[in-house]
Amino acid sequence: MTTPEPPAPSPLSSPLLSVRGLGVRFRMRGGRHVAAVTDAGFDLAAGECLALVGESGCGKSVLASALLGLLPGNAQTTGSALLAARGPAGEVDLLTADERTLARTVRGRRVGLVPQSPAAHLTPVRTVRSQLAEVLRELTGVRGPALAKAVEAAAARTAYPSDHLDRYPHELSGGLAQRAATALALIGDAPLLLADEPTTGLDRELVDRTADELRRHTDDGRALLMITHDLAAAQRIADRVAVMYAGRIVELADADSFFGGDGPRHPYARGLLDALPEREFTAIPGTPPELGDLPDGCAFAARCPRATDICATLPVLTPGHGSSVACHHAEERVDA
Ligand SMILES: Nc1ncnc2c1ncn2[C@@H]1O[C@H](COP(=O)(O)OP(=O)(O)OP(=O)(O)O)[C@@H](O)[C@H]1O
Repeated sequence: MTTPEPPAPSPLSSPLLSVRGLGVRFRMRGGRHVAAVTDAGFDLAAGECLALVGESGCGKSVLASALLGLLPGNAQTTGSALLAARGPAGEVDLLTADERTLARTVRGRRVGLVPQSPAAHLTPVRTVRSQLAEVLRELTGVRGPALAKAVEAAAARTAYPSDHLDRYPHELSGGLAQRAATALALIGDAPLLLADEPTTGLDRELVDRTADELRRHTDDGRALLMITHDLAAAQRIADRVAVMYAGRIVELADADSFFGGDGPRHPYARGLLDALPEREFTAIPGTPPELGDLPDGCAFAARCPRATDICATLPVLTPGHGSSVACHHAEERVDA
C-alpha cells in the first residue's frame, strides 16, 4: 500500500527535500526480495534537523544510500526524493538522476555525507591533511597559503587535533576517523547533509560537541538528516524524529513532544525510549522480523503489548496529536 502524501509536513519553510513513497528492494538469489525500505515519506526544510532512529537493520542506511544514488546493483527503488532548486541548481529527483549528475553536481556539493564507516571511506594511502586539502581545493577553490589554514579550520570544526593531521587512516582510532570524515563532509557546505551515525566511537563530550557542530551547520540554513542509535544526541539537536521499524517509518514526531510531553505514540517508539538506561532500562522483547519475510499487517505486532486482531492489517501513517503514527492503537492511552 502506498501513502500518496506524508501526513506530517515540515513545519518550517518549503521543503528542501521531499521524499514520497520511497521504497528500496534488493533482488536476492532464487527470486527472493528483501524489502529494506517501504513507502517512506517525509519533508526536510532548510534549517531543520530530522533524526532517523530505529534498531539495527531497519533500513536507515539503505534510505540514506538511496538519496545519494549509492545503492548496489541488486537494488530497485520506487517513489521520489525531490531536492529543491537552489540558486542556479535546478530541482533534481535523487532517485532517478543519472550517475553523471549525481557525481558532478549532487554528491558533496548539494548533498553531503558523513558515512557510517568513516575508516572505509577515507583514502587509505593519503594523510588526513592531504584529503582535507583535496576536498577544500575541489569544493571551495581555496589555493596557496590560505589552503593550509583552511585545512586546520576544517579539522577544528570537528575537534580533529591538528597534530594528528599527518596521520594515515590506519593510524586513526575509530573516534578520530569519525571526526576526520565529519570534517570532510562539512567542507562543501552542502544544503543537505546526511549524517549516518555521526557520533559512533566518540565519548560523551565529543558526542555533544559533534552534535552541536552539526546543529550550528543546520542553523546556518542547511538541512540535516541524522541517522542515529544515539537518542541522547537526537534529543540534543533534532527538530523532528522519524522512527523506522522493519523498513517503514512508523512515527514522525516533533522532537519536543517525542522526548518530553506525552512521549512517542507508537508502541515501538515508546519501547525504544523505555530501553534507555536513564529511563526504564527495559528491552523490547523479541527481535525484528526478517525483511525478506515481512507479515502483511503491522510488522511490530509480534512484539507489541497492544496487538489485537486488527494488527493483521497494515496500519497507515496517520496524523494526530503532534505526530504521525502507523498504529491501529495509537489513540489508546499509552499506559493502558
Ligand atoms: N546489498 C544488499 N543486499 C541485500 N540486502 C541488503 C543489502 N544491503 C542492505 N541490505 C539489508 O537491508 C537491511 C537494512 O540495512 P541498513 O544498513 O539500512 O540498516 P540500518 O537500519 O542502517 O542498520 P545499522 O544501524 O546497523 O546500520 C538489512 O537487513 C540489510 O541486511
